[in-house]
Amino acid sequence: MVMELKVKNQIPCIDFTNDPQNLEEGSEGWNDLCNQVREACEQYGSFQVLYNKIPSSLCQDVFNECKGLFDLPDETKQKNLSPKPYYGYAKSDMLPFYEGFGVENPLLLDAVQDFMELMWAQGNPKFCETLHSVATKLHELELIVLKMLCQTYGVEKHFEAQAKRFENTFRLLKYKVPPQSDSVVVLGAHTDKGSITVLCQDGVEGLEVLSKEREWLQVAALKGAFVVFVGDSLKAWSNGRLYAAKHRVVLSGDKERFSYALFASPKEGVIIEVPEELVDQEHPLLYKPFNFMDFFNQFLATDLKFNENPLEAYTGV
Ligand SMILES: O=C(O)CCC(=O)C(=O)O
Ligand SMILES: [Fe+2]
Repeated sequence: MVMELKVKNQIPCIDFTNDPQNLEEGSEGWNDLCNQVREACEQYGSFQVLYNKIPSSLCQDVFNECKGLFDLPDETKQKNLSPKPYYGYAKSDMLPFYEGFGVENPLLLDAVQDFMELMWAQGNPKFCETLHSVATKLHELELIVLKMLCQTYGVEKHFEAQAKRFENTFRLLKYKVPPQSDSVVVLGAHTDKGSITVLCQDGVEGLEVLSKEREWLQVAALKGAFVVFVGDSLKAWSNGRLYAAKHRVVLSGDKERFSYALFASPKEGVIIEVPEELVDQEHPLLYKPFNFMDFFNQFLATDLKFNENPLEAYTGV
């Protein structure tokens, strides 16, 4: 049975918690969820998912701990560097209300520990454990979504190889309350450039997703829910079946907003190439093979970032 959980003017909300059996591959419930995930990713490029394998208390612990991180002195925060743009600490005059940290490879406890030791001389064992644990669980969710998509397209044989080509980055974000009382766009409209993003919100709303009808849909800050986004590179890999939705953050109240997300992106050197099973008469090849990091760097460094369809402009057939 396909359950219609879509509320008007909202991205779909898919319930993974109904029955534990539904997450058993091959069960009727699993197949039904696969279809819902595919439909959401094709039509909205995003969905909320109710998922109870990440305890709410653990999600909240990250929010509690990260306040102290954002309160550190600027010179300490700036030590969170990465050779890759947008993978480290970000704060700029262009985005005056936004601030973000990046923890690369958060599935490796040592990498999280290195980050903590950069920020605090003695490290921060509790935060380290919490962040690593949440990242590990968000990664499990990311892999479930990827597996479901591979299965519904009949390319499950590519799932393992595809997952191995991802690297994960954890980003912690804070949005300050703008002094103006009206709504302010604190993070501009963009598509995620990587493959899959799984995001956790702290209860303060503001995230909006642009529908295909060009209407901004507000994403409710639901408890126990995570937001999943399809990124440009997964859209390319699917030969355009999946949609990469623009999204932004708009603040209007008097509460600062925190969020964090696990971003899965193709590793350095990975070439995105549409599997031959996804090309046929009905679906002619839309994208030439391309090096993801080259696309990403070019996007950031050139006018490509102002293009409405950067992926198509860069590598469209
Ligand atoms: O903070 C949010 O809810 C959205 C963040 C986001 O879209 C991003 O970092 O790419
Ligand atoms: Fe995003």
